[in-house]
Amino acid sequence: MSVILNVSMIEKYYGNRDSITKALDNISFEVEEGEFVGIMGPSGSGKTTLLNCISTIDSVSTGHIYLHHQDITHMKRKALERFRREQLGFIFQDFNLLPSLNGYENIALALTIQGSAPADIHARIHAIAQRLKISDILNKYPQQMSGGERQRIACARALITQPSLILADEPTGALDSKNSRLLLETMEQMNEEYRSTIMMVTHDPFSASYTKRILFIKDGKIFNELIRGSDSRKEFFQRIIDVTTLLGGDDVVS
Ligand SMILES: Nc1ncnc2c1ncn2[C@@H]1O[C@H](COP(=O)(O)OP(=O)(O)OP(=O)(O)O)[C@@H](O)[C@H]1O
Repeated sequence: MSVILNVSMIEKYYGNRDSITKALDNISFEVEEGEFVGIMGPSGSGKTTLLNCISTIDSVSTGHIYLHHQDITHMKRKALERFRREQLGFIFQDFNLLPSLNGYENIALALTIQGSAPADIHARIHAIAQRLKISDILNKYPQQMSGGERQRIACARALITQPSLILADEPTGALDSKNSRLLLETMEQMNEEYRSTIMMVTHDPFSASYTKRILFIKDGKIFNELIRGSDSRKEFFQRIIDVTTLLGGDDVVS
Protein backbone atom coordinates (compact mmCIF):
# COMPACT_ATOMS: atom_id res chain seq x y z
CA MET A 1 0.00 0.00 0.00
CA SER A 2 1.26 3.47 -0.75
CA VAL A 3 1.34 6.47 1.55
CA ILE A 4 -1.27 8.99 0.47
CA LEU A 5 -0.97 11.55 3.27
CA ASN A 6 2.17 12.62 5.06
CA VAL A 7 1.80 15.06 7.95
CA SER A 8 5.25 16.25 8.91
CA MET A 9 6.05 18.14 12.11
CA ILE A 10 3.12 20.51 12.01
CA GLU A 11 2.41 23.16 14.61
CA LYS A 12 -0.54 25.52 14.78
CA TYR A 13 -0.72 28.62 16.94
CA TYR A 14 -3.78 30.81 17.38
CA GLY A 15 -3.85 34.31 18.79
CA ASN A 16 -1.17 36.96 19.15
CA ARG A 17 1.81 37.66 21.37
CA ASP A 18 -0.38 38.48 24.41
CA SER A 19 -2.41 35.31 24.23
CA ILE A 20 -1.16 32.32 22.28
CA THR A 21 -2.82 28.91 22.03
CA LYS A 22 -0.67 26.10 20.70
CA ALA A 23 -3.43 24.00 19.15
CA LEU A 24 -1.10 21.51 17.40
CA ASP A 25 2.31 20.66 18.81
CA ASN A 26 4.72 18.91 16.46
CA ILE A 27 2.38 16.35 14.95
CA SER A 28 3.66 13.82 12.41
CA PHE A 29 1.98 10.74 10.94
CA GLU A 30 1.28 9.00 7.66
CA VAL A 31 -1.91 7.57 6.17
CA GLU A 32 -1.85 4.83 3.56
CA GLU A 33 -4.23 4.58 0.65
CA GLY A 34 -7.44 2.77 1.64
CA GLU A 35 -7.10 3.36 5.41
CA PHE A 36 -9.99 4.38 7.68
CA VAL A 37 -8.40 6.47 10.44
CA GLY A 38 -10.12 7.91 13.49
CA ILE A 39 -8.94 11.00 15.37
CA MET A 40 -9.96 11.08 19.03
CA GLY A 41 -9.10 13.18 22.05
CA PRO A 42 -10.65 15.37 24.76
CA SER A 43 -12.43 18.62 23.93
CA GLY A 44 -9.96 21.30 22.87
CA SER A 45 -7.17 18.80 22.15
CA GLY A 46 -6.80 19.93 18.52
CA LYS A 47 -8.81 17.36 16.53
CA THR A 48 -10.75 19.84 14.39
CA THR A 49 -7.70 22.04 13.94
CA LEU A 50 -5.79 19.04 12.60
CA LEU A 51 -8.58 18.14 10.17
CA ASN A 52 -8.91 21.77 9.09
CA CYS A 53 -5.17 21.97 8.36
CA ILE A 54 -5.34 18.81 6.26
CA SER A 55 -8.39 20.12 4.40
CA THR A 56 -6.55 23.46 3.88
CA ILE A 57 -9.48 25.31 5.48
CA ASP A 58 -6.90 26.45 8.04
CA SER A 59 -3.16 26.96 7.54
CA VAL A 60 -0.35 25.44 9.60
CA SER A 61 2.09 27.72 11.47
CA THR A 62 5.07 25.42 10.77
CA GLY A 63 5.58 22.02 9.18
CA HIS A 64 4.32 20.42 5.99
CA ILE A 65 1.44 18.28 4.80
CA TYR A 66 1.84 16.23 1.63
CA LEU A 67 -1.02 14.60 -0.24
CA HIS A 68 0.24 12.35 -3.03
CA HIS A 69 3.67 13.93 -2.39
CA GLN A 70 2.32 17.41 -3.16
CA ASP A 71 2.93 19.97 -0.40
CA ILE A 72 -0.54 21.36 0.29
CA THR A 73 0.68 23.87 2.88
CA HIS A 74 2.10 26.12 0.19
CA MET A 75 -0.48 26.44 -2.52
CA LYS A 76 -2.00 29.55 -4.13
CA ARG A 77 -5.71 30.31 -3.74
CA LYS A 78 -6.82 29.03 -7.15
CA ALA A 79 -4.78 25.84 -6.84
CA LEU A 80 -6.22 25.34 -3.36
CA GLU A 81 -9.80 25.63 -4.57
CA ARG A 82 -9.10 23.09 -7.27
CA PHE A 83 -7.30 20.82 -4.84
CA ARG A 84 -10.27 20.80 -2.44
CA ARG A 85 -12.77 20.21 -5.23
CA GLU A 86 -10.86 17.41 -6.92
CA GLN A 87 -8.93 15.65 -4.17
CA LEU A 88 -11.11 15.94 -1.07
CA GLY A 89 -14.56 14.84 0.02
CA PHE A 90 -16.21 16.26 3.15
CA ILE A 91 -18.83 14.93 5.56
CA PHE A 92 -19.80 17.46 8.25
CA GLN A 93 -21.90 17.11 11.37
CA ASP A 94 -24.49 19.56 10.01
CA PHE A 95 -24.63 17.91 6.55
CA ASN A 96 -23.95 21.13 4.56
CA LEU A 97 -26.36 20.21 1.78
CA LEU A 98 -27.68 23.06 -0.35
CA PRO A 99 -31.38 23.50 0.57
CA SER A 100 -32.46 24.66 -2.90
CA LEU A 101 -31.14 21.50 -4.60
CA ASN A 102 -32.64 18.02 -4.31
CA GLY A 103 -30.59 14.98 -3.32
CA TYR A 104 -29.58 14.18 -6.90
CA GLU A 105 -28.51 17.77 -7.59
CA ASN A 106 -26.56 18.01 -4.34
CA ILE A 107 -24.59 14.88 -5.23
CA ALA A 108 -24.12 16.02 -8.84
CA LEU A 109 -22.88 19.52 -8.02
CA ALA A 110 -19.12 18.87 -7.97
CA LEU A 111 -19.30 16.88 -11.21
CA THR A 112 -21.40 19.60 -12.85
CA ILE A 113 -18.78 22.20 -11.85
CA GLN A 114 -16.07 19.94 -13.29
CA GLY A 115 -17.99 19.87 -16.59
CA SER A 116 -18.76 16.13 -16.65
CA ALA A 117 -21.29 14.97 -19.26
CA PRO A 118 -24.87 14.64 -17.90
CA ALA A 119 -25.07 10.98 -18.98
CA ASP A 120 -21.88 10.21 -17.09
CA ILE A 121 -23.15 12.06 -13.99
CA HIS A 122 -26.44 10.13 -14.21
CA ALA A 123 -24.71 6.75 -14.41
CA ARG A 124 -22.34 7.49 -11.54
CA ILE A 125 -25.04 8.82 -9.23
CA HIS A 126 -27.33 5.88 -9.83
CA ALA A 127 -24.57 3.37 -9.21
CA ILE A 128 -23.64 5.03 -5.90
CA ALA A 129 -27.28 5.58 -4.90
CA GLN A 130 -27.99 1.88 -5.32
CA ARG A 131 -24.99 0.92 -3.21
CA LEU A 132 -25.82 3.40 -0.44
CA LYS A 133 -29.57 2.65 -0.65
CA ILE A 134 -30.63 6.22 -1.32
CA SER A 135 -32.23 5.78 -4.76
CA ASP A 136 -35.70 6.63 -3.47
CA ILE A 137 -34.68 9.89 -1.80
CA LEU A 138 -32.76 11.43 -4.72
CA ASN A 139 -35.79 13.56 -5.66
CA LYS A 140 -36.33 14.88 -2.16
CA TYR A 141 -35.05 18.25 -0.94
CA PRO A 142 -32.94 18.29 2.24
CA GLN A 143 -35.80 19.67 4.38
CA GLN A 144 -37.92 16.68 3.30
CA MET A 145 -35.27 14.17 4.45
CA SER A 146 -34.50 12.76 7.88
CA GLY A 147 -31.11 13.56 9.40
CA GLY A 148 -29.85 10.09 8.52
CA GLU A 149 -31.01 10.42 4.91
CA ARG A 150 -29.31 13.81 4.61
CA GLN A 151 -26.09 12.35 5.91
CA ARG A 152 -26.22 9.43 3.45
CA ILE A 153 -26.72 11.95 0.61
CA ALA A 154 -23.70 13.81 2.01
CA CYS A 155 -21.70 10.54 1.87
CA ALA A 156 -22.65 10.04 -1.78
CA ARG A 157 -21.67 13.65 -2.48
CA ALA A 158 -18.28 13.04 -0.84
CA LEU A 159 -17.76 9.84 -2.86
CA ILE A 160 -18.91 10.94 -6.29
CA THR A 161 -15.70 12.63 -7.42
CA GLN A 162 -13.64 9.63 -6.23
CA PRO A 163 -11.52 11.91 -4.03
CA SER A 164 -8.09 10.90 -2.74
CA LEU A 165 -9.20 11.56 0.83
CA ILE A 166 -12.56 11.87 2.62
CA LEU A 167 -12.57 14.02 5.75
CA ALA A 168 -15.38 13.66 8.27
CA ASP A 169 -15.78 15.84 11.39
CA GLU A 170 -18.15 14.33 13.97
CA PRO A 171 -20.39 12.98 11.17
CA THR A 172 -22.70 11.20 13.63
CA GLY A 173 -22.95 14.22 15.94
CA ALA A 174 -26.48 15.16 14.91
CA LEU A 175 -27.84 11.62 14.46
CA ASP A 176 -29.73 9.25 16.75
CA SER A 177 -28.18 5.86 17.47
CA LYS A 178 -29.99 3.99 14.66
CA ASN A 179 -28.98 6.54 12.03
CA SER A 180 -25.45 6.75 13.46
CA ARG A 181 -25.09 3.03 12.99
CA LEU A 182 -26.44 3.23 9.42
CA LEU A 183 -24.04 6.06 8.59
CA LEU A 184 -21.05 4.23 10.06
CA GLU A 185 -21.96 1.12 8.08
CA THR A 186 -22.13 3.32 4.98
CA MET A 187 -18.69 4.74 5.71
CA GLU A 188 -17.36 1.24 6.32
CA GLN A 189 -18.81 0.27 2.93
CA MET A 190 -17.21 3.33 1.28
CA ASN A 191 -13.89 2.26 2.75
CA GLU A 192 -14.14 -1.43 1.91
CA GLU A 193 -15.95 -1.41 -1.45
CA TYR A 194 -14.74 1.87 -2.94
CA ARG A 195 -11.33 1.72 -1.24
CA SER A 196 -11.89 5.31 -0.07
CA THR A 197 -9.31 6.67 2.33
CA ILE A 198 -11.21 8.22 5.23
CA MET A 199 -10.18 10.32 8.24
CA MET A 200 -12.87 10.84 10.84
CA VAL A 201 -12.78 13.06 13.92
CA THR A 202 -15.02 11.74 16.66
CA HIS A 203 -15.35 11.89 20.43
CA ASP A 204 -17.58 8.82 20.37
CA PRO A 205 -15.91 5.42 21.04
CA PHE A 206 -18.74 3.58 19.27
CA SER A 207 -18.17 5.57 16.05
CA ALA A 208 -14.42 5.16 16.40
CA SER A 209 -14.79 1.38 16.65
CA TYR A 210 -15.71 1.31 12.93
CA THR A 211 -12.27 2.63 11.94
CA LYS A 212 -9.12 0.54 11.45
CA ARG A 213 -6.71 2.80 13.31
CA ILE A 214 -7.10 5.61 15.81
CA LEU A 215 -4.80 8.49 16.63
CA PHE A 216 -5.44 9.93 20.08
CA ILE A 217 -4.57 13.58 20.53
CA LYS A 218 -4.02 15.35 23.81
CA ASP A 219 -2.88 18.96 24.22
CA GLY A 220 -2.10 19.15 20.51
CA LYS A 221 0.21 16.10 20.54
CA ILE A 222 -0.27 12.49 19.47
CA PHE A 223 -0.74 10.69 22.75
CA ASN A 224 -1.40 7.15 21.58
CA GLU A 225 -2.27 5.05 18.55
CA LEU A 226 -4.54 2.01 18.37
CA ILE A 227 -4.58 -0.41 15.47
CA ARG A 228 -7.63 -2.64 15.13
CA GLY A 229 -5.80 -5.53 13.51
CA SER A 230 -7.84 -8.71 13.71
CA ASP A 231 -9.99 -7.48 16.61
CA SER A 232 -13.76 -7.62 16.26
CA ARG A 233 -15.50 -4.26 16.46
CA LYS A 234 -16.58 -5.06 20.05
CA GLU A 235 -13.03 -5.90 21.12
CA PHE A 236 -11.73 -2.76 19.45
CA PHE A 237 -14.45 -0.73 21.19
CA GLN A 238 -13.26 -2.01 24.56
CA ARG A 239 -9.66 -1.07 23.81
CA ILE A 240 -10.83 2.41 22.76
CA ILE A 241 -12.72 2.81 26.04
CA ASP A 242 -9.54 1.84 27.93
CA VAL A 243 -7.51 4.58 26.20
CA THR A 244 -10.21 7.25 26.53
CA THR A 245 -10.47 6.45 30.24
CA LEU A 246 -6.71 6.89 30.53
CA LEU A 247 -6.87 10.11 28.53
CA GLY A 248 -9.60 11.61 30.68
CA GLY A 249 -11.64 14.57 29.54
CA ASP A 250 -15.05 14.30 27.96
CA ASP A 251 -14.44 11.10 26.07
CA VAL A 252 -15.08 8.87 29.02
CA VAL A 253 -18.45 7.19 28.74
CA SER A 254 -20.23 5.99 31.84
N1 LIG B 1 -9.95 30.24 15.65
C1 LIG B 1 -9.39 30.02 16.82
N2 LIG B 1 -8.84 31.01 17.53
C2 LIG B 1 -8.23 30.80 18.72
N3 LIG B 1 -8.13 29.59 19.31
C3 LIG B 1 -8.67 28.55 18.65
C4 LIG B 1 -9.33 28.70 17.39
N4 LIG B 1 -9.77 27.47 16.99
C5 LIG B 1 -9.41 26.61 17.96
N5 LIG B 1 -8.75 27.24 18.95
C6 LIG B 1 -8.17 26.63 20.16
O1 LIG B 1 -7.31 25.57 19.74
C7 LIG B 1 -7.44 24.44 20.60
C8 LIG B 1 -7.85 23.22 19.79
O2 LIG B 1 -9.18 23.42 19.30
P1 LIG B 1 -9.95 22.33 18.41
O3 LIG B 1 -11.25 22.95 17.98
O4 LIG B 1 -9.04 21.85 17.35
O5 LIG B 1 -10.21 21.18 19.46
P2 LIG B 1 -11.09 19.86 19.33
O6 LIG B 1 -10.24 18.75 19.84
O7 LIG B 1 -11.63 19.74 17.96
O8 LIG B 1 -12.24 20.17 20.38
P3 LIG B 1 -13.80 19.72 20.42
O9 LIG B 1 -13.80 18.23 20.65
O10 LIG B 1 -14.33 20.47 21.61
O11 LIG B 1 -14.42 20.13 19.13
C9 LIG B 1 -8.43 24.85 21.68
O12 LIG B 1 -7.70 25.31 22.80
C10 LIG B 1 -9.20 25.97 21.05
O13 LIG B 1 -9.69 26.87 22.03
